[in-house]
Amino acid sequence: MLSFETVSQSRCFGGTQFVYRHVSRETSTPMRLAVFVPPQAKDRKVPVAWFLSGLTCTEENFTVKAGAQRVASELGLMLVAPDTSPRGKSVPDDPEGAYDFGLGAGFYVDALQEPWAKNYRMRSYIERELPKLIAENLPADMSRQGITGHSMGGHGALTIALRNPERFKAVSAFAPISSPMNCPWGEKALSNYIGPDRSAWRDYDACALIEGGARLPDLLVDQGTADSFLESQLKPQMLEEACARAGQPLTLRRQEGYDHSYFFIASFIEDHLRWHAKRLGVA
Ligand SMILES: N[C@@H](CCC(=O)N[C@@H](CS)C(=O)NCC(=O)O)C(=O)O
Repeated sequence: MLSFETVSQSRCFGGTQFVYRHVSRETSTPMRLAVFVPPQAKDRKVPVAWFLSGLTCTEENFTVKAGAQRVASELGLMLVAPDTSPRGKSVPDDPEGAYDFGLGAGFYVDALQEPWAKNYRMRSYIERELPKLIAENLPADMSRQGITGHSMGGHGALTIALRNPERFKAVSAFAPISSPMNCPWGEKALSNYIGPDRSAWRDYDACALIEGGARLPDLLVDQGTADSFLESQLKPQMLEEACARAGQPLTLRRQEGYDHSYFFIASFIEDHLRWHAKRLGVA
């Protein structure tokens, strides 16, 4: 059995905040992830809330900035925050070192193009490899999982859930990239990782998946109105229109004056965790 190596562990709200490292078969690299194990896990397996982070992030940003542990401890939720890309000297990066592609910008896809295809396998990492490792190594009730994320990670949460509706009982997002096929961040990532055939991009676009018939019981999305990426990259109206056309239930909350930062996430993470807990059968 492959196992996690503990990088650090700290007592937090009666539970424990861990950082783990393990060797990933999918990315062919060591990977780090942060896991908060709530106090309830002493007695029983606990439901799991995944948080997928955005561009430039590691497992650390959410863990140290969102302030999610207090509510997760109260609700008995395990929080899993993976890294956003493979890393290491042998892993190719954006040729110009740009922040929006390559390291810190895996976009939760399985790359098909060289030189990315060997390591950039974040879709299979999150969909297959990591859940298996979590189930084997931690007191997690894998029959009760929810997923959320921010920006690129919001796109990741929505698309992974839409492709795997049986796995997730609760889905939400903070300022997600609504349609990577229709914004500069997404077009750059998908053309490089997947290639020029835009029909192959649809699996990685929440709006296209909904248009193609994918459905979830409901969705919660928060979006700050003072987010500097709102018009150019995130385009929540595209998700709103796709959901309305398809009859996909969506609660989209435009949060007045909030920007794209973790101050926005910290302000609404409690609402999201309570949304998840309710759907994961937490009393
Ligand atoms: N201002 C950033 C743009 C990237 C960005 O805003 N990243 C968001 C996710 S898309 C984030 O969470 N950044 C890390 C943080 O705020 O801790 C940069 O130019 O590096």
